[in-house]
Amino acid sequence: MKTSISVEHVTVRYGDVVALDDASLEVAAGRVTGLIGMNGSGKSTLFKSIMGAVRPELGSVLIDGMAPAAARSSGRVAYVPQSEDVDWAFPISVRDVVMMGRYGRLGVTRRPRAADRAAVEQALARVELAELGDRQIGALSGGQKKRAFVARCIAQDSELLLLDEPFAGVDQRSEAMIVRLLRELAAAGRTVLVSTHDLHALPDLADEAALLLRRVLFHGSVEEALMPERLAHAFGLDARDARETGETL
Ligand SMILES: Nc1ncnc2c1ncn2[C@@H]1O[C@H](COP(=O)(O)OP(=O)(O)OP(=O)(O)O)[C@@H](O)[C@H]1O
Repeated sequence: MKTSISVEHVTVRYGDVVALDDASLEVAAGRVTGLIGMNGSGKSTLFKSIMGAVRPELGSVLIDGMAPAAARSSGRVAYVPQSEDVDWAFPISVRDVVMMGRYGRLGVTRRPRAADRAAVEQALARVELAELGDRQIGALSGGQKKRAFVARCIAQDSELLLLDEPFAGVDQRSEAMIVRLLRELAAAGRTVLVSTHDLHALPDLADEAALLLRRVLFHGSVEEALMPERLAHAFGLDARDARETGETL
């Protein structure tokens, strides 16, 4: 199987806090991989390492053999941020957010061409937001906001998609739509890495799962990842609590 992201023995520290400690993960193309871990387990830091936004103190990250910054500037990496990391008051329309996915392709004039506009309209249609394209991004529901960012990824047409907690504050219909789109993108050969607390969504969403607690404790089938003993270890619970966590999350 083709490996798309290779995280090798990565350690990231913020001052005294060790966010990742010798984390290693191989993420395959053509599959959806779920990244599971409790608050503060290092999921966002792992994404930032893959995007080249934080530099590991030790270890390395390669994307199709390229350094993260180079992969990102070549447009290979699309990212759906956590909602907290977005300035929803920014005066930008939904359509223009999706057009941002095309920026890497626009020439020096930065002027969208017909093909860029068509890609944006197609992406909006795929997430069923065609009618809301003119709306300010902050004037959407939680689920619609996420769908707008997924549309930005679709418009970007990148090999690699990273989604940080795409289901937080999202209605069921939007969640089901995002799951379906991610599976379609993986089936078309894209690499999809999704962090989520939503263990219930995992069997439908992901082909495989990795459990993170500063390092990758387990990476394999979703079924095995959801075994109570494994969840207990990752979430710092005893196995019975972990079973309940799996049932209630
Ligand atoms: N900029 C920062 N400065 C200092 N510490 C940080 C910084 N960013 C993250 N941390 C710390 O690093 C650890 C890992 O954080 P990270 O955001 O990667 O976890 P996470 O798994 O994404 O958490 P959550 O599920 O709550 O989003 C946490 O202890 C966090 O407090």
